[in-house]
Amino acid sequence: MSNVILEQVSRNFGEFVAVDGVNLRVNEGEFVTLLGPSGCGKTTTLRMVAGLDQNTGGRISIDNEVVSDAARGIFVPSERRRLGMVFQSYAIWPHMTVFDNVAYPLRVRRRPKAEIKDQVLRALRLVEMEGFAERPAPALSGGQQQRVAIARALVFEPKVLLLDEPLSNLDAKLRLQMGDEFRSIQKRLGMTSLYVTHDQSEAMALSDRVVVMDRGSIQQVGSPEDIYRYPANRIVAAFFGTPNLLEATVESCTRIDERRFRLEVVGQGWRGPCEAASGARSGQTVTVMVRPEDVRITPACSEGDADKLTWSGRIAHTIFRGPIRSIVVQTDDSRLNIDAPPFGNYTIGENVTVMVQQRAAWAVV
Ligand SMILES: Nc1ncnc2c1ncn2[C@@H]1O[C@H](COP(=O)(O)OP(=O)(O)OP(=O)(O)O)[C@@H](O)[C@H]1O
Repeated sequence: MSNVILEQVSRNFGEFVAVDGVNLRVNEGEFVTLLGPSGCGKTTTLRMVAGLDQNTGGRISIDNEVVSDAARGIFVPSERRRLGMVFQSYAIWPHMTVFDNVAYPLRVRRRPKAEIKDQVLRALRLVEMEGFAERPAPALSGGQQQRVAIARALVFEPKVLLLDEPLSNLDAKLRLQMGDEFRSIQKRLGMTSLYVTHDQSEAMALSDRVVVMDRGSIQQVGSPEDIYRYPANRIVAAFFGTPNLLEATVESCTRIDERRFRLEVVGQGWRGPCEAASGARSGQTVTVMVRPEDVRITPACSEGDADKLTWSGRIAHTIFRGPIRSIVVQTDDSRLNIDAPPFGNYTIGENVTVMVQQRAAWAVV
């Protein structure tokens, strides 16, 4: 097991900067996910770690050994980086059995026959596919094929596992199940893993840390909980779920602890307290993020209190979604998305008061 370190890593395609000065350290045994919209540079970053593409700037190390350094002209080819890879496009080979698919990386490395058999069966056991060794690969479900691809990546005990949207070909239910299984294999083996996805819920469910990228740059690195709760900027805030993002002006600011400040803010027709990672001066404009699941609806003119942001508005429409009901409340200057219990009594046109606790309202500058 080992670490992966990226220092000022860039990739230019002509004038276009696909990856721009990325600094990242993936610790031994850690599961880190690169997350971001299409074209933000996730795959290019992973391909540079894999040695399938070469960085035009900066340095990449695996297990504390430099594998690529643009300035010094160092480039260790992919096959010598001892990496396991599960890429969406790296499907398993249809003309081979499951056993032969998994054995392939060991045969290429000319390992003895007995060792190959042992290692393949061990890898298949890890993904709970040992009963399928002699099956032709096409006679497997999508999820089983995915497990074979993971077994093939694990079979030569790679230092690091790289995965690019490995679950994207599966249906939603299988994706969830395979993701959970993969995470438990990864934890059991303590493999250092770098994972690429554009699916925020997959990233949150699997990762120790998430790296949010946008237009070639890292926007934030943190635990899934931290990134969801305390986004560093508007881009990160907007990327997770469908938050309410509201413009407001700061009236006052006090420090709560070493991580958080309390801001009193005022918007058009609403006011109250929220929290922020940095201090702000009076009169400054901020964006306040409020997640739909943190908003409460009460009958109109309910007493606001000093620890809540409060709006008055009217129910514009509601959509039943099973576990929740989405409600849109029209206020003076905006429309608030609210996740409410599914079987409450909500009447279109009804005047309501909407409230959010101070700690659930997060301002980004
Ligand atoms: N070989 C190439 N030549 C020119 N531009 C490229 C090349 N490969 C990637 N790019 C560009 O670099 C940017 C980043 O691409 P990349 O594949 O890393 O994005 P991504 O975040 O993985 O997106 P997706 O989720 O759609 O796969 C894109 O704008 C892409 O068009």
